[in-house]
Amino acid sequence: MGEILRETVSALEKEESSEEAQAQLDIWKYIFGFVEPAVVKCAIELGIAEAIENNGGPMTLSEISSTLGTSTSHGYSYAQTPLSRRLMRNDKQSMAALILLESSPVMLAPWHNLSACVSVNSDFPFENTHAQDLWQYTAANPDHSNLFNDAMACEANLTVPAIIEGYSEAFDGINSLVDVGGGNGTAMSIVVKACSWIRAINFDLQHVIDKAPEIERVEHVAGDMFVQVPKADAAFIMNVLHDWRDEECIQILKKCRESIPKENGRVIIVELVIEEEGNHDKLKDIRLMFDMVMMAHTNFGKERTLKEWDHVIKMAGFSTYIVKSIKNNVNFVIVAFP
Ligand SMILES: C[S@@+](CC[C@H](N)C(=O)[O-])C[C@H]1O[C@@H](n2cnc3c(N)ncnc32)[C@H](O)[C@@H]1O
Repeated sequence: MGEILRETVSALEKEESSEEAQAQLDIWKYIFGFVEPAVVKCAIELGIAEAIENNGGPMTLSEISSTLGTSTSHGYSYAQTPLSRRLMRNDKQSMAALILLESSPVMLAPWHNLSACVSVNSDFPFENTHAQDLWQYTAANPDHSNLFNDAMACEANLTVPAIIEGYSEAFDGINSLVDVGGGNGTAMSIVVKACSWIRAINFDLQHVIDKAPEIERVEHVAGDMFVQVPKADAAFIMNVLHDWRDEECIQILKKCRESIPKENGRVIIVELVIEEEGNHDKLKDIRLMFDMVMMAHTNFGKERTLKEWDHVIKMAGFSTYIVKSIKNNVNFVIVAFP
């Protein structure tokens, strides 16, 4: 009896001490959690992945440093990998601008005010930090606006080809398509290349349209989606609704519905869907992080569960909708019909 008791106590002690050790390890990760993104940002700024790509094969550290004009020397060789390729600024799979945006002082500063937004007198971390909301700030700061639009273009480059590959039916029977809050027009440039019969409108705020590059078969139109959306056979709206609260989403979706034909019209919504219990994939944690990002960077934005999407879509007057996941992508496609 005495033996069993002693063994149970020591097993408990072991469990407690391993929990203690794990806790300490976790805290160290919180303390230095910023180091990895900071080092990756540094690698992008130095252009390490571009140097290896231009070399056409693996490089030793001293070769890299002499190419980049930095000082260091070791014997290892470094080759391009799927990860490092995503750190090049001009690759189709590039995620560099997303890293540069999220690690920029402008986007990091509001995180220091995160607790304010959940306190009793809830406050907005971004607006509190910069005295303007994100859209006012980008309108007034062209450099940050360019960084923001480049980052959004990265996401469009990852997501839109995956939609075309996995769910091209979304674009069936459409001759004209308006991208609402389309940024610099990257999404529509991909759509018109893949679907040569489609004529596209890229619709966004004046300061964004002013800087958008010319794209064949894409017309840039400036305006306010809360007032009016240009007419087309279908509307496309990607990563825009998550910036707004339900009432605003309903208002935007109503404007989209008014811009498309009642018969055969559709709104193609590309957004995250937060999985409810028991329906998790490997991107679940990333989607939850996006929800936190919305908290830090927008006043009322949030990621939504399917139940929450159902509410805003129905309140905006749509009769039915279809939801499709996109392979290896954080986003989903929700096609809503009037
Ligand atoms: C998160 S970005 C998404 C950009 C693009 N759809 C993408 O996914 O790459 C949101 C976009 O909404 C635009 N936007 C914000 N308020 C708007 C308004 N009132 N009318 C039109 N566009 C607006 C912003 O300028 C920005 O380009």
